Amino acid sequence: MKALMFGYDGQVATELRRQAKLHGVEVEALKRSQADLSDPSACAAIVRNTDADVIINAAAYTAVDKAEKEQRLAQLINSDAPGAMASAAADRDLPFLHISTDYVFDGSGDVPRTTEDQPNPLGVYGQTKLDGERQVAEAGGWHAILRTSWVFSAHGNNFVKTILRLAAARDQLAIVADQIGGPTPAADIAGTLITIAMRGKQADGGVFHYSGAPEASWADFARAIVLQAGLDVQIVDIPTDNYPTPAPRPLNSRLECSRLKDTYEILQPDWKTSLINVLAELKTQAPEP
Ligand SMILES: NC(=O)C1=CN([C@@H]2O[C@H](COP(=O)(O)OP(=O)(O)OC[C@H]3O[C@@H](n4cnc5c(N)ncnc54)[C@H](OP(=O)(O)O)[C@@H]3O)[C@@H](O)[C@H]2O)C=CC1
Ligand SMILES: Cc1cn([C@H]2C[C@H](O)[C@@H](COP(=O)(O)OP(=O)(O)O[C@H]3O[C@@H](C)C(=O)[C@@H](O)[C@H]3O)O2)c(=O)[nH]c1=O
Ligand SMILES: [Mg+2]
Repeated sequence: MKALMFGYDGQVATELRRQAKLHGVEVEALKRSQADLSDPSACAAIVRNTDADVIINAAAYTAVDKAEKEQRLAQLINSDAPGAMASAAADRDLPFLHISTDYVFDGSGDVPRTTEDQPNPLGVYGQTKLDGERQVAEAGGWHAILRTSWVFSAHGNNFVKTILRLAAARDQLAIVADQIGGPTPAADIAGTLITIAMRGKQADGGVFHYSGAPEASWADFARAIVLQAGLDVQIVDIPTDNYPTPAPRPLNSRLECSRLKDTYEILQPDWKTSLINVLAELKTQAPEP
């Protein structure tokens, strides 16, 4: 089986390239220089001409705060390009796999959000991701939209790397403790996408939730990171109000993941185990320039 993937160096794209071989899946991964999602019709043309059996979109505009000032660009990359790619995939009868986010929800309540719950994004990133979901669904072909949260890995930008960087320079970090969610290893997202791709149209598509367990606050996550990394840094719990950001984040980022289990027998990954692996991998990397 061959997959055409948009995205090359991102967290999920990197893990997917690594794992595909083990599953006998050939992946043609497109860098930004080969497929720029700010040009939706060019991306659709690539899908129209592909010899792949499945399309995976692992590229996105993920700078949550910056998106508040770059709404048009975020809309092109997160909404219009996936919509155009999914339309072309539908015309070719190719399954289209897409990734979305907990930030489509407004964070109200304190129980995990189901795939039936009504999204209501708080910021531009979440709005553009939700519009991308809508456009992918309305394209009318077989699709799977995997909503995940708080992605981490040894590659790209993520909270683990942010905390390690800050911890190197300080002995105390103030981290929000009232936003609760599920840190999710990029490696497990990649594995899940490969499983979905391999089942293809035999299984039900639609929206699925997938996040790591157990639930944690960002402060809990930061504490686990410094503890596992053996750093002597104190994590101080603060309320969201004490950490103002251009884009508001949801307080309740919990995702209810049973639909993925019922459809694909995929369980929520244990983020604490993966954190150990990611920290070990980071240690082996050469320091970034
Ligand atoms: N990161 C997270 O915490 C979460 C992510 N998600 C979703 O998961 C998916 C994967 O995210 P993740 O792997 O973390 O993302 P990253 O931010 O690690 O990577 C994003 C990728 O998209 C590429 N990209 C950005 N703009 C363009 C463009 N104009 N044209 C082509 N490629 C572009 C980047 O390329 P380049 O390297 O050239 O910049 C990069 O490879 C996304 O859909 C995201 O919304 C969902 C929940 C949480
Ligand atoms: C660096 C830092 C962050 N924080 C808070 C801010 C925020 O509420 C939380 C996480 O910060 P970040 O900005 O790293 O996370 P953020 O970029 O909002 O992460 C999100 O990215 C997008 C792409 C998603 O889809 C989401 O699932 C989620 O992973 O931690 C602190 O409280 N103290 C700090 O020193
Ligand atoms: Mg970020």
